[in-house]
Amino acid sequence: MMFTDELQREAAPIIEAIYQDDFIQGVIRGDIDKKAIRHYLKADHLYLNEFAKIYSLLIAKLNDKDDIRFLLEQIDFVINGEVTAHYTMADYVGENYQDIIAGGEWYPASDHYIKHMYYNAYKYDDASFTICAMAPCPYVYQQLALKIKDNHDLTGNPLKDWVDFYTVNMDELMNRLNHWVNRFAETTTDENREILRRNFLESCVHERRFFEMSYRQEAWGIEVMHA
Ligand SMILES: Cc1ncc(CN)c(N)n1
Repeated sequence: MMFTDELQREAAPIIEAIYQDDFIQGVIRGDIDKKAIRHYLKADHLYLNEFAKIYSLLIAKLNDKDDIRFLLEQIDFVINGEVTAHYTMADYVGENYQDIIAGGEWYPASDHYIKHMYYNAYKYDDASFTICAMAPCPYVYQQLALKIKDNHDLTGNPLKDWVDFYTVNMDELMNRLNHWVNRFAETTTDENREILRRNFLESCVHERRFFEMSYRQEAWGIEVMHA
């Protein structure tokens, strides 16, 4: 069994818990509170910006041109492609997307998640540590979307396109990320493998907390000062 197969097996109960939580169940029913979706969009557009920037930090750690080209494509996908999924949600809310995301912040759970990725990007030379912290981003959404598709017919559901978005185009990305991590895991120490494992599983928990944060519209409760 490859190292990333073990990680994915360990992540399965966390993904099942996310699936059962209020946010995804509300998406499945197609009646989730619009305020939860608004909060999600406010947080997620900032999260994706940082995600793209962290990819750019990884480019500096890679040498192979093909690997670099792949990360450049991923940056484009995160910045220009994934906004399509956000537009589906904005339509559901019934407001202009730019109006929704204005004034968003790194709310508590997303703040913790973003800093988890940055910490690994700055602490370790090898990209695998950061990749393990980032991989749950595509992986958890792909698994949730496939699970929803397997169990529900979303015809007529206003959030169907959001789910559909994450059922496609994720395999190549996951294969590439898994390949990088497995190559490093084969030759590194047990101690490093444990860090990789924690990074991956902690980010799966971060994914859960991000949805929970959105559902409950958690914020810092600190007034924003404008200059
Ligand atoms: C927090 C979060 N995690 C994952 C995804 C899917 N790329 C996302 N848009 N936002």
